[in-house]
Amino acid sequence: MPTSDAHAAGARYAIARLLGEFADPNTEERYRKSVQHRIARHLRHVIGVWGALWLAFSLSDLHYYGAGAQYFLMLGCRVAFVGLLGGCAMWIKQKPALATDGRLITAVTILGFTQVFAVYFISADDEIRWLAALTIVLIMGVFVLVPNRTMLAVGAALYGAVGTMICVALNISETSALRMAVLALMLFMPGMAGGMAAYRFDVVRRSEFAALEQAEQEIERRRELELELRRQARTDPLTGASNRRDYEALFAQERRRAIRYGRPLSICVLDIDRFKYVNDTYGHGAGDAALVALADICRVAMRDADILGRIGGEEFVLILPETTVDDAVAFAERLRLSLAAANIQAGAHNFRLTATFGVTTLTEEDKDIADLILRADLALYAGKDGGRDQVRSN
Ligand SMILES: Nc1nc2c(ncn2[C@@H]2O[C@H](COP(=O)(O)OP(=O)(O)OP(=O)(O)O)[C@@H](O)[C@H]2O)c(=O)[nH]1
Repeated sequence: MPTSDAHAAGARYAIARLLGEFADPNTEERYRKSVQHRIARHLRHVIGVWGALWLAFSLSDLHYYGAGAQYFLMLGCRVAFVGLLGGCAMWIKQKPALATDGRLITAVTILGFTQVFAVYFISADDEIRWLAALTIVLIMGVFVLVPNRTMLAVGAALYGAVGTMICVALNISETSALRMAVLALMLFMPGMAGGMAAYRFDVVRRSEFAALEQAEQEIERRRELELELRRQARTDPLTGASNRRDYEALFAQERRRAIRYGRPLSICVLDIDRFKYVNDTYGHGAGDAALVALADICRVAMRDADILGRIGGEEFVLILPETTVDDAVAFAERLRLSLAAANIQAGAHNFRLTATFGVTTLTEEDKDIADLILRADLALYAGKDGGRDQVRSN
């Protein structure tokens, strides 16, 4: 890979240090698209488990608060939240990009923490200790819930940890600085460990994506190069017409088909008239431009199945499958007129060209295209002798 390409690839796949995501928004978008279905499926499963656990905790509510109004209010909140989770899961199923975007599930997670925080204000010391322990588990869960966007997960985990510290400080009756420090340790440890693991995981997954995409691009580049080399090996670089090896092989195929199905096959050779004069008068570059223009005019006139080959110099051959000699003569006549009418432009020069055409058709004795070219050339020479700019057949 040339150095400038390597630099461009480096910039395209650079990972922003803080976020652990691709710095280039297009690359990040392609990456997220490539993983969105897998992550969305995984997230829906996790949401299902979260919902089930959220409901299951109503058992602990029953244990701590008894079957009173408070319990039923909390049960109602839990059911409403599980309904919200179900809605999210369905939305993510419809729009998997929401899963890799991460903002929706982060918002829902923050809402979940907030619901837990509210419970601190109606709880006694015992329940508060139990709630703080629960929050530690929730903080670890955040990194499973918010895959792919480490910084959003860290934000939600911080919200959970700081909120818990505040709720505990406000609601517990007996506390000390040491106890709060221990609680802080217990809350921030899982957040830090989870954040570091998620960050590494995100970066590794993105590096793998970059390596895979670069490998695919390299394969594609080589495939295109190979196609181009094959094309160059088959064509004349100036006019894009088939070279001798290619038109001989293509003719052999057409000949087999024509003989097997008893179909006509003709060829037409054409040679530009007084081409030496064009070169001598306007220069070799103008001569080259004239050859390119001639090939283009042929391509416009011919059918898709016809083959244009460059025999050499200013002589070309057109292989015309499914064409009788009469039709080939009529085709050559049309081509002759188009060429004569065309205004050839080469730099500052404008000039006109004519050509002489020799037409012949396949016979059973013809083994390869050289046999036909020989015959068509005889007709062409007769045309040159007869004053040029005409079609002859043989
Ligand atoms: N510019 C250019 N000229 C070419 C190329 N190949 C052959 N020629 C020139 O084509 C000219 C052919 O000249 P001649 O064979 O005398 O034929 P002519 O001048 O076309 O005369 P007639 O065929 O008798 O009408 C020569 O000047 C070659 O140098 C090419 O690829 N580019």
